[in-house]
Amino acid sequence: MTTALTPPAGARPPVRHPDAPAPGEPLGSHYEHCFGCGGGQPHGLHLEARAEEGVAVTAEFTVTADHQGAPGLAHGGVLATALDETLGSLGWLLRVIAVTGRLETDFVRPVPVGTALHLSAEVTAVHGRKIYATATGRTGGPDGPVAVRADALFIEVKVDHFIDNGRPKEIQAAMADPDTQRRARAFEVNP
Ligand SMILES: CCCCCCCCCCCCCC(=O)SCCNC(=O)CCNC(=O)[C@H](O)C(C)(C)COP(=O)(O)OP(=O)(O)OC[C@H]1O[C@@H](n2cnc3c(N)ncnc32)[C@H](O)[C@@H]1OP(=O)(O)O
Repeated sequence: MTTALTPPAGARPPVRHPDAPAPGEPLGSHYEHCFGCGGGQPHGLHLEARAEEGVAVTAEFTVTADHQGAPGLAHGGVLATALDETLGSLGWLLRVIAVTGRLETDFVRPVPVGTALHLSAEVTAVHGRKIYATATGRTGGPDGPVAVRADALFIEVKVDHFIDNGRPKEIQAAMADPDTQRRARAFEVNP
């Protein structure tokens, strides 16, 4: 792990927001067209995450033929995306919006097409706007061998990060999303 991913002195343990979804509750998708979790992406990962105890989540996604790098094997970037998406969903338990600043990934075993990847992620520390987190992806079940793992640094941002930088067409459509849960995850995050 690089020094940038080691929580500094003064970092604190994460605090689960009182309104965080209960353990076992599905988190749903934060955006219909998200490549990681959106139902509106035909070739996306359709990753489904749920809250766990503490500031932790679990998630699954099944590697399809659309996700190949080498013949019959998942592309490493797709596996990194699955880790990134799972880690990104931790923000909903803290009730902050955060984006990935750094993602350090270990690819431990090849992952064949057809594999269900069982992911788990947790926040390990928070320091100001910096959120330190770690994730693993296992094959063959939640207790199976580790195929991929990652350490990450997320940076808390305000909703302006998206409004100022995103293409207006998609921003406006997301703000008008009739799915109140999804709108809340994107735009109405409590301090
Ligand atoms: C519209 C829909 C909304 C959807 C909402 C849900 C979104 C969920 C999406 C889920 C999808 C999955 C998730 C995704 O894929 S999120 C998509 C991928 N990520 C991005 O696009 C982020 C692009 N980067 C940025 O916008 C900026 O660089 C950010 C905002 C990250 C920081 O720029 P900002 O100007 O704000 O802050 P700062 O520069 O003062 O830095 C602050 C502190 O952080 C430290 N630092 C910063 N970067 C790094 C780094 N790389 N390594 C190590 N450290 C780093 C820095 O040293 C400083 O530390 P300190 O000096 O205080 O100690």
